[in-house]
Amino acid sequence: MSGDQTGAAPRTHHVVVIGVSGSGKSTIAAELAGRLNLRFADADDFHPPANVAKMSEGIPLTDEDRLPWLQSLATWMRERGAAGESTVLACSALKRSYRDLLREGGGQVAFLHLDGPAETILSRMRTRDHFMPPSLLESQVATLEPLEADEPGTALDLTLTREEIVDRAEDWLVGPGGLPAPPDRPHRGGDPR
Ligand SMILES: Nc1ncnc2c1ncn2[C@@H]1O[C@H](COP(=O)(O)OP(=O)(O)OP(=O)(O)O)[C@@H](O)[C@H]1O
Ligand SMILES: O=C(O)[C@H](O)[C@@H](O)[C@H](O)[C@H](O)CO
Repeated sequence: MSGDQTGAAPRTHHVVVIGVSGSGKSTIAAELAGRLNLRFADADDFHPPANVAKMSEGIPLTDEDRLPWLQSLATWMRERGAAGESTVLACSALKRSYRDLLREGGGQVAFLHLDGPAETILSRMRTRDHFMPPSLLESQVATLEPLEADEPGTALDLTLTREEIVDRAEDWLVGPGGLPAPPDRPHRGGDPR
């Protein structure tokens, strides 16, 4: 294996499960990381207390609020990559510019967007215990910029069961359109989508 241009360890993979609050990122990313035996992190745990306080009060974050948080996530990805570790990160990454910043961490990055109707998300948000109030869903949806054609990744239907979503995520990741296979896990090839 040869090194890449970023200084990160070669062929590390970073799967970033993205979407609005309540779309299922933490749930799906943790299950996927367990299944693929990759290191998991939840971007919620990287927010400075001021950001959490703001969201708890029902105030949407600004680009300025999010910048240091995104930088700390890119650093985490870079450090894991440099240690030869692949990762699964649950992170809203609502805008293209946020995702571009995360990709600066190096390695092979793929975004899995949990996408679906706001009504489903809202009903899930209302029944969980979390600092993020359901009232912020509207601003999350307004801020969201879906994956563009030149971004590495795919959208997944959040209305499916957890198992179905993780199955589809795994199929995409190891299939021909997904990430290059790591040396110890060859592509299955020819998987039905
Ligand atoms: N596929 C699913 N089917 C049914 N319920 C789900 C599914 N995925 C997640 N949930 C539930 O929906 C709620 C929201 O999920 P979760 O907290 O993982 O979302 P999130 O995107 O990480 O939210 P946030 O960004 O606000 O932390 C949780 O109660 C979770 O158990
Ligand atoms: O960019 C943002 O507005 C934030 O990251 C939110 O998306 C929350 O962190 C999360 O979704 C709530 O738990």
